[in-house]
Amino acid sequence: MQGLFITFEGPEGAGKTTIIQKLASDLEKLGVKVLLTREPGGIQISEKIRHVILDPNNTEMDARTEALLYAAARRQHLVEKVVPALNEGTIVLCDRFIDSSLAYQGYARGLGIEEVFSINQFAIQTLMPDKTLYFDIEPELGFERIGNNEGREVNRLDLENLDFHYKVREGYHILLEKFPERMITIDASKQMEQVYTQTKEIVEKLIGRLHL
Ligand SMILES: Nc1ncnc2c1ncn2[C@@H]1O[C@H](COP(=O)(O)OP(=O)(O)OP(=O)(O)O)[C@@H](O)[C@H]1O
Ligand SMILES: Cc1cn([C@H]2C[C@H](O)[C@@H](COP(=O)(O)O)O2)c(=O)[nH]c1=O
Repeated sequence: MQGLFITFEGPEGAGKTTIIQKLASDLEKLGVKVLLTREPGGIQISEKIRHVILDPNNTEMDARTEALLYAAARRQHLVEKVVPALNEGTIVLCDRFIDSSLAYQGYARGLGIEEVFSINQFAIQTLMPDKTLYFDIEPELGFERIGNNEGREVNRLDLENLDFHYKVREGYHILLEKFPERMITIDASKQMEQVYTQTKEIVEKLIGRLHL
């Protein structure tokens, strides 16, 4: 049986990573076969590309180079990790995917959502997520949360100004209108427990449908 490909998106500090780590662990306890992974990264080659893209010292990186590197990391991660897991019937929970490229590089960087979608089509062929949970948050609140998390490394994208991060959020809102069937919004400004409960309910329903 084919698994389910669920992606988690949102601006910086929305809480995606925290929530999906707990979700993966709780689903595993219920006996669900789960793969928790992330973009850019998830496998050795893509983690190396991540390091290049997110290194705060790489201040000269061209926007198209950035978009192509994300797409390259995505391609390798899909082929090496995501597709084999889906073919084994695994529930794949992925921290960011193509919508990050559309919101960050396509909209906020100004390369164009359609243009960035088109280079990503080369990378992903036809493999889009079954569902995408979008964690919506005001950038200021996201950064306030990040500021409280001392262990988190500061990456090159974090260093963009607040206007850029507002554009990222606006970009996601455009994507919600473009992909209403696939994308669901979660109000990530709420308390962690509430955000978690809502996320878990949605994911359990999706898994339930798969096993009908
Ligand atoms: N609902 C919440 N309320 C308050 N704090 C939260 C909430 N969710 C997560 N946090 C805290 O906010 C910080 C950022 O969370 P997390 O790293 O999960 O966000 P993220 O969406 O993965 O961010 P990024 O994409 O920028 O890495 C963490 O310190 C986490 O404990
Ligand atoms: C996949 C992807 C990511 N980004 C940006 C978004 C974040 O600023 C970083 C990833 O860091 P995180 O702590 O793991 O969230 O990269 C992007 O701009 N485009 C993409 O396709």
